[in-house]
Amino acid sequence: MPKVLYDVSPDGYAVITINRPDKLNAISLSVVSKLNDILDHINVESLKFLIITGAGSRSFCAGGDLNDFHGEMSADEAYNLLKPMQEVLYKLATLPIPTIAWMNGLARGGGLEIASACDFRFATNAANYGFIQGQLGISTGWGGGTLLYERIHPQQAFQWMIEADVKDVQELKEIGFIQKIITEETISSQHELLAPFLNRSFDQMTLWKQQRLSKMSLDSLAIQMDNEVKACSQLWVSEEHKEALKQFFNKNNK
Ligand SMILES: CC[C@H](C(=O)O)C(=O)SCCNC(=O)CCNC(=O)[C@H](O)C(C)(C)COP(=O)(O)OP(=O)(O)OC[C@H]1O[C@@H](n2cnc3c(N)ncnc32)[C@H](O)[C@@H]1OP(=O)(O)O
Repeated sequence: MPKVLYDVSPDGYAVITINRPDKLNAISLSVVSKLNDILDHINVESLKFLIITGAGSRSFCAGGDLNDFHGEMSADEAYNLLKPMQEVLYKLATLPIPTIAWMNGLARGGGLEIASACDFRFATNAANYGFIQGQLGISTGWGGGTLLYERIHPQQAFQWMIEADVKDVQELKEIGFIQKIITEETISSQHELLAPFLNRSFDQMTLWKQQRLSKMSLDSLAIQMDNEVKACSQLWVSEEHKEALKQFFNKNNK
């Protein structure tokens, strides 16, 4: 089965589905490459908006696949490992049509970075969500921390980075990270949430996204996201990160 699905609805939107439910939709290096390819070739002229979601009902995305994103390496090697997904998130964040993260299940680490790259976040009340990189001895490594500062109040973003805690949808709504709570996982069963997006014209949606992007300094965004990858790369070689990975693999008997 393909690890990333791309479907276009006759209603004028597309859906990217991370399709690794047995691994809680963790982002492997091949998923990074496929996401990049989709975003490089997406025909935005024929779409009103784009949704990104995860397969199954347990997880939106559990972050980077720790089988790919781990191992003894230098900071430069860590940078080269992390950089491609940061480029994917920059492309997603600057796509010229509105984007929705349909958070059908839990999200951890880079999964929240993917959600932060989207303009809107709709999340199921049956899961929880955490920028947990701080617990792993690292910081966000795909530019999602920079993007979080674009989505919620800087004080809240700063606190979440440091606390690195897991939050439920109520708290996420309170801090403005999510815009809607989805009570079922299937996109097709939630017409009322998508109606405002479906009922607008292609030109309106493009215009509003242009207006949104005009409020962001895209050159500065690219530099800040790249600096974030560099910073994470420096932490990648820390003893704390090595220990955190060892605990994950011991727990999962890898
Ligand atoms: C790479 C950097 C990036 C960034 O910040 O830029 C990051 O995303 S760093 C953060 C990476 N993500 C994590 O650390 C989360 C790791 N996963 C977990 O802590 C747990 O899986 C959890 C809490 C999400 C769910 O725990 P639960 O006990 O309910 O499930 P399992 O742990 O048994 O997981 C089921 C199945 O999925 C595999 N899995 C889960 N997460 C990952 C992952 N990130 N990478 C690879 N594989 C993952 C897990 O190994 C199990 O597979 P199985 O074959 O059944 O053992």
